[in-house]
Amino acid sequence: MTGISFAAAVPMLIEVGQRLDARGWAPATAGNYSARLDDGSFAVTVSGTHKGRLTPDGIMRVDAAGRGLTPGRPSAETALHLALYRLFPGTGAVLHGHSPHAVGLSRAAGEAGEWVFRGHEMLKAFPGVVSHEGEVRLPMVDNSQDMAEIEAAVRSALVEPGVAPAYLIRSHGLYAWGADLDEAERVLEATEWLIAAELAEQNFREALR
Ligand SMILES: CSCCC(=O)C(=O)COP(=O)(O)O
Ligand SMILES: [Zn+2]
Repeated sequence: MTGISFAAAVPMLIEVGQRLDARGWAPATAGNYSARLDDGSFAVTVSGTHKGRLTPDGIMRVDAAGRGLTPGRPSAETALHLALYRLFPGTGAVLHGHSPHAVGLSRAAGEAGEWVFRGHEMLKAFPGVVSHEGEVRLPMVDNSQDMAEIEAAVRSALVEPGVAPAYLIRSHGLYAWGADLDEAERVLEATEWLIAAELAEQNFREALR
């Protein structure tokens, strides 16, 4: 069993929240974060907290079924985090943000089931990608207040070849994960950068038309 101690996870999750909030990806109380712990449980943010202003009380432990092991109400999206740990046992951390760019793309793309990034050097920020010559697919799924519905709708897309360790919930936000918090943050940041770059490209094309 890999993972970090709860004592180590708490300051790391607080700091990641401050960084993501500074980027505008954690407005109001949006977003949630988790990390796999060394005893088989998970650290997760408490529901309704401002993720840019987390204190140790804003992070709690849950078991693999999402039951609280320390005081607090776990994130309303805890089930989505736990589903990713189950599906990808090498996952050590999951981050969820609500950036305007990611949500804007998810709405502009209509009912599309994915967005495909092609030809960007930034693709190499994703684990295992060694060249810009190729594509990385970002699954997109409809939002729901039923986490089981979201999870069931996205699960098969996540295990297809060439898919990013990330997915977009329409009109809601972006999930990204990695072997540890650093990798999850890199995946989130790279995905946000790719979305912003493609929006900039589209704006330039229209301006130059
Ligand atoms: C204003 S954010 C609405 C809920 C949400 O999508 C989110 O990411 C935060 O929920 P949590 O229960 O983790 O605080
Ligand atoms: Zn959310």
